[in-house]
Amino acid sequence: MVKTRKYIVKRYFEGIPKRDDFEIVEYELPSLQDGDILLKTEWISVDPYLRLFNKMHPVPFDQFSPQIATVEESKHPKYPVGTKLLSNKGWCEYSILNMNIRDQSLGVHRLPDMNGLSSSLGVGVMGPSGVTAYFGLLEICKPVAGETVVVTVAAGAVGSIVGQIAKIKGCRVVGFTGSDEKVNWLEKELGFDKAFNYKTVDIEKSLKEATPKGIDCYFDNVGGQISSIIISQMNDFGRVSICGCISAYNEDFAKLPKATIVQVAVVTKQLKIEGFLCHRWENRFSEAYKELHQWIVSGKLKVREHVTEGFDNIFDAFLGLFSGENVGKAVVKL
Ligand SMILES: NC(=O)C1=CN([C@@H]2O[C@H](COP(=O)(O)OP(=O)(O)OC[C@H]3O[C@@H](n4cnc5c(N)ncnc54)[C@H](OP(=O)(O)O)[C@@H]3O)[C@@H](O)[C@H]2O)C=CC1
Ligand SMILES: CCCCCC(=O)/C=C/[C@@H]1[C@@H](C/C=C\CCCC(=O)O)[C@@H](O)C[C@H]1O
Repeated sequence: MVKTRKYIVKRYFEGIPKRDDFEIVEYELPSLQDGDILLKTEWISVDPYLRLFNKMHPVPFDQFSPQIATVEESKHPKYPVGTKLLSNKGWCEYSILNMNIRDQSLGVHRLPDMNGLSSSLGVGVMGPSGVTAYFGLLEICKPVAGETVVVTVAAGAVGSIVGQIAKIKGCRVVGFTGSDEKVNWLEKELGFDKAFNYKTVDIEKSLKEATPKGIDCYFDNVGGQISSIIISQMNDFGRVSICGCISAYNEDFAKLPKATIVQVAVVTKQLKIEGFLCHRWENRFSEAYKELHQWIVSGKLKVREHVTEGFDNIFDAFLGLFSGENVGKAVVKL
């Protein structure tokens, strides 16, 4: 018998998530049946959308999230001991999956070929964050060399990859982020042409100065007023990829401030604005992983992880997303 622990959401989040919205339960897993595999979790991803989609399930529910686990015991011939899987099994130490019953909501996938890279990247650049940045930028913004690309939440898991891909494609890249340390990292290490701390600068003025030829592409991770300012400064036929709006996830949507009208800019400049979920390109993920991997090994794409250690600290790692603690992809090592 294997003893395990998992996080259960026992109360819906109101405002900033609280530790006692969760309960950690310890229990014994049953013995394996035909088709079952026993997974030992190695890496857990904490993601902003866990906050947003908290009310999708009736409470109590097991906290879902992407995680990487290794098969420790197997009663399925195609998943021998040692196989590494990405799934949505979430915040738990061990789990059992029956591989004869394909539960689509669990999103079980073998890790792409990591060729020597850490398996933790399977929840980051070689996983959901990577394909979000890759397809969200290249398929929606379609940046062309010489164009100017702006990205918000630029030092985060997705934003830091978006900015670097735009540089690889020959664009001028401007990023907004929440600390001077992150600004420094973006400019000095990742090669952004300009980065700003949105908490301390005059956004409208800084943006105008940093984008003398205007803005052609905007990759929006944050929503809110900063996005309205950026959209208002775009060039004719600019493209906006709406990836998320983390600035609103802890807010009561009914009480958000009224938004600045962007329609004037959208119509007069004939902008294209499109939202997306990364699964749209699921049948092309391998294409992205191949190119992202090449960029990493050739040194064109730098990857940073913000690693928290230990099962007991998963909640803190999650909360850190909303206070800007992470630089790069936030992961928890079990
Ligand atoms: N459409 C899709 O398929 C997907 C969308 N997403 C979306 O992409 C965005 C980025 O996600 P991801 O890269 O994983 O997460 P991040 O690694 O970027 O983590 C969160 C970061 O967001 C910033 N942040 C937190 N709260 C606020 C706030 N109130 N205002 C402004 N910035 C804030 C902080 O950085 P800072 O210090 O800069 O403030 C923080 O470090 C999110 O909106 C997410 O929902 C992610 C994956 C898939
Ligand atoms: C305004 C919403 C922005 C959310 C962006 C985001 O972070 C998306 C992340 C997805 C995530 C979505 C999970 C469930 C969505 C269900 C919505 C629905 O179908 O009603 C996960 O799938 C990985 C990221 O693509």
